Amino acid sequence: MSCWRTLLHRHAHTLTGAQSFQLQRTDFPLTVSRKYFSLTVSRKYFPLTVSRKYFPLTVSRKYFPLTVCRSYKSDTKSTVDFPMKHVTVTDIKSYLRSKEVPFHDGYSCLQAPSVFLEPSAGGKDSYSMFIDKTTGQFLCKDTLVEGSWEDLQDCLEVMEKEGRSCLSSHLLLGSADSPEEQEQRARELGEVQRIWSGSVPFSDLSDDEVQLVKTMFQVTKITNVTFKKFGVRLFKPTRSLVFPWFGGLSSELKGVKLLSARPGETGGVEYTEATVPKSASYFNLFGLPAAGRPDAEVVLTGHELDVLAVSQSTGLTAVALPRGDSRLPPSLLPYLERFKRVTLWLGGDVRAWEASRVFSRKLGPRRCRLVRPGEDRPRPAEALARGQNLTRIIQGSVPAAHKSIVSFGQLRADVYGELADTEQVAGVKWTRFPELNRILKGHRKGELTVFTGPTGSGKTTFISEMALDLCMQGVNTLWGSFEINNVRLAKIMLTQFSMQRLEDSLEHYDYWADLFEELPLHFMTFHGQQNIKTVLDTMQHAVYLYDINHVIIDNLQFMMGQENLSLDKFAVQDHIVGAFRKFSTSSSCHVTLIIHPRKEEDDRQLQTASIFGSAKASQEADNVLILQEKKLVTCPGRRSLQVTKNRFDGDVGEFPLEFLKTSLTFGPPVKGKHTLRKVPKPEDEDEDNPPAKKGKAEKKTTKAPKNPKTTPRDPGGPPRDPGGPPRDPGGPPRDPGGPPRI
Ligand SMILES: Nc1ncnc2c1ncn2[C@@H]1O[C@H](COP(=O)(O)OP(=O)(O)OP(=O)(O)O)[C@@H](O)[C@H]1O
Repeated sequence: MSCWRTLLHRHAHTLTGAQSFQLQRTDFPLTVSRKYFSLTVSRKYFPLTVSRKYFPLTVSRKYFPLTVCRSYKSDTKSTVDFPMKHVTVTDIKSYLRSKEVPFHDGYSCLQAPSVFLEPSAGGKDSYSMFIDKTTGQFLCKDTLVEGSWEDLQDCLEVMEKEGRSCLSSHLLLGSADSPEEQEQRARELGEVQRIWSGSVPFSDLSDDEVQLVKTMFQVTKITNVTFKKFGVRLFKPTRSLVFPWFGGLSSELKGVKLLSARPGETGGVEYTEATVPKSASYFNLFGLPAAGRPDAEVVLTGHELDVLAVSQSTGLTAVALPRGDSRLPPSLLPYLERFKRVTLWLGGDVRAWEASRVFSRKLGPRRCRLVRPGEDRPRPAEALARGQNLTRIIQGSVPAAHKSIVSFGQLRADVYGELADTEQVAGVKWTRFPELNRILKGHRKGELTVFTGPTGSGKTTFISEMALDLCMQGVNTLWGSFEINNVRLAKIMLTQFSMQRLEDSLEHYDYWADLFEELPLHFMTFHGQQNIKTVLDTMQHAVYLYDINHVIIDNLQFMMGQENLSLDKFAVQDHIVGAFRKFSTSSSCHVTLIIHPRKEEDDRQLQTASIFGSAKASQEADNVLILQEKKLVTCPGRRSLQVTKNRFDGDVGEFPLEFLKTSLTFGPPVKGKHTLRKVPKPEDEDEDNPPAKKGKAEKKTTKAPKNPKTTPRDPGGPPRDPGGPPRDPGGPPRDPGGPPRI
C-alpha cells in the first residue's frame, strides 16, 4: 500500500494543478488486470505499470472512486494476497443489504444473483454467485468469473452509478498472464492432451492387462464398470492410472492426475502421484461430474481410488480433494455448497482425522459428519479390499459440531484413538534430526515452541532447516521473517533443500527451484517492526486459505516496538506470547516463536530463564528449545540443541550439531562419538511441565537412530544421511525420486 501511495504522491508533485485535478476526477484510462494496474494519466505524462501486490484495490478505490475499468480472469485459480483489511460475514451482509442485493445464507458462502447475468435469468437457481463468508472472495458459477471482495464491491458500485442491471463478462479485459505464463499454460494443456490421448480406457485393455493393473494398484474389487463410470484410463509408458479433470463452462479436459504404484517396504502398496498442471494450479474435485443434481449428500475423500470404492459399494456421491488430507482450498467450497450433508472420510490415520476436523470448520460443522479412523475403519479403498461394509462405516460417522459440555462417554473413542496410535499422535517426525524425534517425539499441531539462542549463533539458519524438513513431508508452512527478507530466507532454504552451494552450480538452479516450488511453503510479506494484530490476522487468513499447520515467527522482538509504549516491556511481551498461545490452540496450528535471550555473561550456558522477558514465554510454551553455543577452548563455536521443556511427555535433553557451511545445514558431528544426553529437568522449569522420566533422563545412549519413515506425501526432496559426509557440491542434481516423470 505504502508503495503505491509513495508512487502516487511522488508523481502527483510533478504534475501540474490541472493534471492533478484530472487525477482526482479519474478522467484517465486505468486498466486493471489480476497482476498489474496500467495507468495512463492525461497526455502520456504518466504511464505506469504497478504490481497489484503493492496496490490493493481498497486503496485504488479511494483514488479512483467509480471509473475503474477492471479485468477479471475467468475460470482460473485465484491467487489471494493477504488481506489489507479484515472482512467479516457481518460486513459482507450489511454491504450487500446496503446495495439491495438479495442473498441466501449458505454453509460457507453467501449465495447471491450473479452481477454478470441479466436478472431476467430469474428463479432461485439464478443465485449463482458464491461469496466466501470468511474472505469475501466471489465466484460466479455460470460465467466462472471470480475475484476478491473488493472486486465485487467495485462491480456493484459501477452498476449502481451507471444504473446497470448487470455487467457483461464479455466486456472484461484480456488475460493478465504474461507471455511466459500463457506459453506455460499452453504447454501444460498440450501435455494434458498428449497424456490423455495416449492413455487407454479400461474397456480397451485385455483381461490380463486389467487384472495386472488391478493387482498392481491393489484394487482388485473395483469393477471395470466403476473405472469406466469415472473415466479412468491407463497410461502405459509410466504404468500410471490417469484420473481426468473435466471442468470449465463446457466441461472440457483441464488436467490429469497420474497415479503410480510400487510395492511398499512393509507390504501393501506405495503410491506416487503427479498432476498436470502442477499441484498449485490443480483444483479438481474428482467425482463431482458424476454426481447427480438432486444429490444432497456427499462423501469427501482424500483419494481418487477412495471415490471409486465409495461410489461402487454405497451408491453415494463421492469426491476426492485434489491434495488429499493436506488441503481444502476455499475456491472449492462453492462446489460443495449444494450438499446438505458432508461425510468426511479422508483416510484411516490420525493425520486424516485431524484434517477432517479442521476442514469441517470450513465446510460448516453442522452439516458435517466424520468417519473416525481406527483398525476397523481404514481408508475407503482399503475397506473395500478387505470386504468391509462401507455403508455401515459411513453410518457410524460422528457429528463434527462441537458440544460445549461432553461426558467421558463422548470422549471415549477419542481417548482410545490417542492410545492406539501413539506414533501418529506424537506428530510428524523429522527426517534430518532423529535426535529431536527421540526427545520431542515429533512435531504436533496446536503447540507453541519457544526457541532461543545467543545472538548470531545460527537460530534462523537452524529453524529454517528444521521447518523445511517438516515442510518437505507435507506440513503446510508459513514464515514470518521480520529480520531477514524473504529472498534471503528462501535462498537459505533452497541451499538447505538442495544441500549444496548453488552459487557454484547455477546450471542446476532451475532443477532445484522447480522442486522447491512444489513445497507447501508461504511467506508473510512483512519486514521490520509489525503490529501483533496485523500479524495474527494474516496468520488466521493463511490458515483458512492454505491450511497452514506451522507458523514460524522470527522474531518476537519485531512486534514489541508497535505495542503500547506506556506499558512496560515485559507486559507487552506477555501479551504477545499469550496471543500466539491462543492462536496455536484455537487454530490447531503449531507456532514456533524465536525470542532473543537476555544479555548473559559470555561464558555461561543459556537456560530457560535466559529467555527475554518474564517467565510467561516458557510457561505458555509446550516446548522450549535452546541453540547452545559452547565457547570452549578445545572446540570453539561448537553448537548443540537443548530441549529444556517438552510438555508432551516430559523428556528433555541435548545433542551436538555440526554446521556444514556449504549447505547451511546442521548434522551430528562427523568425527567423534555422537551422543545423546538426556538431562534432568532444569531447576527453573515451570510447574506445568511434567517431570522428566527418571532413569531414562540420566541414560546416555549411543544407539543409532532408527531411520524415520517418509510418508507417501514426501515430495521426494533429497533424503539426507544424517551421519554421512557432505554432498559433493559440484555433483549433478540428485534424482529426487518424486512423482513419475512423464
Ligand atoms: N553453527 C554455525 N557456525 C558458524 N556459522 C553459522 C552457524 N550457524 C549459522 N551460521 C552463520 O551465521 C550467520 C548468522 O546466522 P543466523 O542469522 O541464523 O543467526 P541468528 O542467531 O538467527 O542471528 P540473530 O541473533 O541476529 O537473529 C549466517 O551467515 C549463518 O550462515
